[in-house]
Amino acid sequence: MSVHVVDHPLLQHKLTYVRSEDTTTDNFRRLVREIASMLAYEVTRDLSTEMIPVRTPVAACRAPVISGKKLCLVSILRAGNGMLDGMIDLLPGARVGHIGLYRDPETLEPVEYYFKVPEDIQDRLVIVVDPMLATGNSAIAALSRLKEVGVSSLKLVCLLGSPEGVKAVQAAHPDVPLTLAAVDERLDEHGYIVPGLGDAGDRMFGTK
Ligand SMILES: O=P(O)(O)OC[C@H]1O[C@H](OP(=O)(O)OP(=O)(O)O)[C@H](O)[C@@H]1O
Ligand SMILES: O=c1cc[nH]c(=O)[nH]1
Ligand SMILES: [Mg+2]
Repeated sequence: MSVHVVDHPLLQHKLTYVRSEDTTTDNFRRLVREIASMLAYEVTRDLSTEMIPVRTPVAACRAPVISGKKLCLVSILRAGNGMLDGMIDLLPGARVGHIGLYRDPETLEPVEYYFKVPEDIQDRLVIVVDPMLATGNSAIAALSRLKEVGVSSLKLVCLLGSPEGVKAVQAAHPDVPLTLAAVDERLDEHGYIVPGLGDAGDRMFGTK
């Protein structure tokens, strides 16, 4: 599995303010959305194109358009939804699926409470989005669930990962490329990413 950390200075600048505990809910949302657009740009870098005929006001020519499988974004609820709008800004025609997972605070195992994806998802390139890759258990469960319903082309996009989470996803899903903005130092004893940004869902929706 390939791991791509997007080290663009603009993105890293925004990520610093996402991390800061002084960042307000509205700025947190805006920054995550902006970073998600940048990650969407990177994760679609290898999409195939085909040449079509176009007539400009000056001349006829052939120019590229996206070809190949259509896209589907899948958000891991709740926090994944904070990245969806930024991804859709760049990919306005993409279909969207949702997988509801929460992490049991004792076992750190994901519990599924919702699953709704487009009927033709098997025919699409599926990009799974979740800001946090901590133990990796949630992402691994989401990717497994999508494979169970027949999806064969998958990518995973996160904001922050831990070394442990990256390793776990690589081991469980070696076929799924991972794009993220940073891999942090470690997990703490509660399974939180250090230094991380805290609880992404709570910061996104102001629930704590
Ligand atoms: O890699 P893991 O150890 O599985 O942790 C990461 C998961 O934890 C967070 O979700 P959470 O369970 O807090 O749900 P929420 O988005 O509803 O807050 C986050 O958005 C990931 O889905
Ligand atoms: O650091 C973490 C780990 C899991 N979920 C979060 O939202 N943050
Ligand atoms: Mg949470």
